[in-house]
Amino acid sequence: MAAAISASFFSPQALARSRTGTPSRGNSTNRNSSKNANFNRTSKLKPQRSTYKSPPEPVSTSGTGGDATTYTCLPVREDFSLPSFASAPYSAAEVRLSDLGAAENRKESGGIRSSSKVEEEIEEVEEEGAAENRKESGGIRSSSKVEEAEEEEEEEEGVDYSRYELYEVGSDGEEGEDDYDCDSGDEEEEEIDGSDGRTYQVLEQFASGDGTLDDSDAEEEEEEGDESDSSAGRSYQVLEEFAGGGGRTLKDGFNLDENEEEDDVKEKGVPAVMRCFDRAKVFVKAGDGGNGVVAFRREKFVPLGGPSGGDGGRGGNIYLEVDGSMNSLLPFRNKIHFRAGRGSHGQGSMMNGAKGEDVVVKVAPGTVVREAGRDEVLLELLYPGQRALLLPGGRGGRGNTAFKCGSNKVPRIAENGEEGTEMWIELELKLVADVGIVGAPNAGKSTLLSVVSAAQPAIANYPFTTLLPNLGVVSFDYDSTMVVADLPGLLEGAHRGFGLGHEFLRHTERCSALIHVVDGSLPQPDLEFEAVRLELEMFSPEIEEKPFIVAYNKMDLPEAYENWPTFRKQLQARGIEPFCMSAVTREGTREVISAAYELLQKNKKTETEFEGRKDPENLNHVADMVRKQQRAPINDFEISYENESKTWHVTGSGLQRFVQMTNWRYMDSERRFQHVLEACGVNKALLKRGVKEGDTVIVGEVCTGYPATHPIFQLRSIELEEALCGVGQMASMDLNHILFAATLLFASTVYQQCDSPRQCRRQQQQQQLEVHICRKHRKLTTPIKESTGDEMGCCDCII
Ligand SMILES: Nc1nc2c(ncn2[C@@H]2O[C@H](COP(=O)(O)OP(=O)(O)OP(=O)(O)O)[C@@H](O)[C@H]2O)c(=O)[nH]1
Ligand SMILES: [Mg+2]
Repeated sequence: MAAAISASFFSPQALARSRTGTPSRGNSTNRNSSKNANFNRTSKLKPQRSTYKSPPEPVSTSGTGGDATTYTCLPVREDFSLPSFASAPYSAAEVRLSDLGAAENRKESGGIRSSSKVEEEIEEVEEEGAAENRKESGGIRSSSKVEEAEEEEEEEEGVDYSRYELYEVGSDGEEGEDDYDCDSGDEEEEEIDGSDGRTYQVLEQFASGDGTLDDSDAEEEEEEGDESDSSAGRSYQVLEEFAGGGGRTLKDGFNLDENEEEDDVKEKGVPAVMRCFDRAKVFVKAGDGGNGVVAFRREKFVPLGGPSGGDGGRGGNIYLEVDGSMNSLLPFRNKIHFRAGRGSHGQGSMMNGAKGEDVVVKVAPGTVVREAGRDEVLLELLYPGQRALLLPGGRGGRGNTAFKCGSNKVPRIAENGEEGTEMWIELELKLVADVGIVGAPNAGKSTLLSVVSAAQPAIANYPFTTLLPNLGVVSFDYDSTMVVADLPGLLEGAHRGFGLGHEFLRHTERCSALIHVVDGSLPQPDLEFEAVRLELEMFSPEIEEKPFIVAYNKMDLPEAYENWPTFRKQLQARGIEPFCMSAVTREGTREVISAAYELLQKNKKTETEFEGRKDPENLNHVADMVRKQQRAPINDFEISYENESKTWHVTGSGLQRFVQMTNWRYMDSERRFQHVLEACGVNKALLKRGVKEGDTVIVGEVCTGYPATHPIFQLRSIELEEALCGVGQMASMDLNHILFAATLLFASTVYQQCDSPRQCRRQQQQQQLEVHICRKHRKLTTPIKESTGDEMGCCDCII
């Protein structure tokens, strides 16, 4: 990346700038001081070079922390041009000695204090009589122990680890880090030998204020490392803990193998705040329906009041709504799970349950919604106030009142509520701006936005000041306004992932026009212009084709002034009429922005097409799709067979839903289940496919995550034999029928629906069903004693 940055047409001074904190829109307090200083210098604007005269050193000092910041172990990174990258992974490497109240230690080179300083500190600790802070065994190490450790550490070459205690990574399971490959197999102690390839962990702990050292985790442990890992070079891990006060724990690991370090950095990638600015992955779940209940009316003088169980309430819906006040998806860093409320269960006296609470997920204007892992766009939410029903809540289960019919006036059956649909969705924000400002880093894009609108983006004299896009509204008069987006700078190779620009280039997709700002103070501004155009083209030809105007900036500087005629001629030769301006003095900015507005007006047509989408688009089509899926017919199923386990899987969303809504606590449910299987043709289909004795039939969706979660009916040979003996007297039943009847009736195990493995175990219920043959109805059935007294009857005997 550093190689790409050092392309000749970027200001070398600007590139030499060191990291200075993480700039962001909201957090500019520290930067402002330096920013303002720069700005003031440049704002005098007699042709001068003051802006570039004093490139800050790319050293270990931090702009925000004064001169007291020192890197303890890590060499200073050279890709200083990406302040945000630098700050996130390496902030942990910084030790602010000023925080420790040890200002005298700042002067020490390499950032690590000498043993004498440690001794002084320890002496101070002892003098302060911080005995209560030093726990003899578990907590605080004694000074003698510290000294021993120091002696050993001094033997380590190159780095002074006088303040650390060493132990091998992996010796303590709690402290072990996955990043460090150290297969310590043997527990035997041996001396630390810095020359071998083993990995050590260096632990440093400070207590706040009094500097008490905690010994609890710092016991020296040495284990024999795996020699095979030594080729990777030694790894050290520094754990520095500042107890008390802020309770900040700094943790840093570094590996002497440079390649591994680079890999590590790559893995960390873009800082979360930037990643989450315009992308989010969110889990949404519609509310489950409430369960129906079995209840009977019992009143004085009404002995047989009949069924009165109410239905469960419908589950809450999930809505997506555009919130005009949001301009990023950052709020989803705090919360990504959205679950609508479940419907209440039904109650007696025919009381239906209440509906579950709806959940409205607010998104920024311009958010595109996809199902996770799929490219297909589900929704595009562009305008404030738009609301889309994403997932409808599950239907409430019916109570026993709903099952009352002429043939069954006393139904002892009720349904479970339907489960609400759940899904992971990916949100992507494409800012809805009319004009996008693009250009190389440090060209003056943010400065332009700040002078033409009320926006106050961070402005500073180093590349990648802008890490996240900024929006500003430019008002010409009451009727004519336009939204302008200032985007992070583009580097050569941005389309391949260099710099930051490509991360946010998609925000220009919705812009109708672009302003290309060129830094005129560079030696060859035309090359910069070409490079950025090329990047736009490489990223997306559509963006490259957008109408644009070129704004040649920094005309107040002599070199820019000198280069302007050449640049202008070159562009005119290509049919482009560039504008020149000085964003700082505001000269020419009005022309630039007016030209952009005119360009916008010309492209009104495109906007009108956009408008077309505003109104009649049905934003509830996702919910309609879900509903359609839920209403899938029950006789639409598939049968598959696993040879190894001799298992038949009957799958289908209608059937699955039916299984899920069956409440297995009621005996009538089983009967109904069997009837439904017969009616929807599962039985016939299974027989046709050749279901055999001993096979297992799983009805419902195949559960991949957990052990069996659906009703399983297994044929057992003994039971079947018994059944066959009994059925022998029933001449009208053919053997296949008996076989399959046995499949369903000799249910040996019923697993209920479950959401998690734990619940699954809890809910496992074994139901041993006895087999009985009803002579009257010539049926295999479960015994039902109550209806027929001592004699066994079948379900039809009840009616
Ligand atoms: N002399 C002079 N300096 C300018 C002008 N416009 C911007 N600058 C300076 O150039 C430096 C960079 O300005 P920014 O507006 O932060 O540049 P940018 O393109 O937004 O940079 P990134 O956000 O890092 O991509 C600042 O120090 C500005 O003060 C100008 O017209 N003349
Ligand atoms: Mg900027």
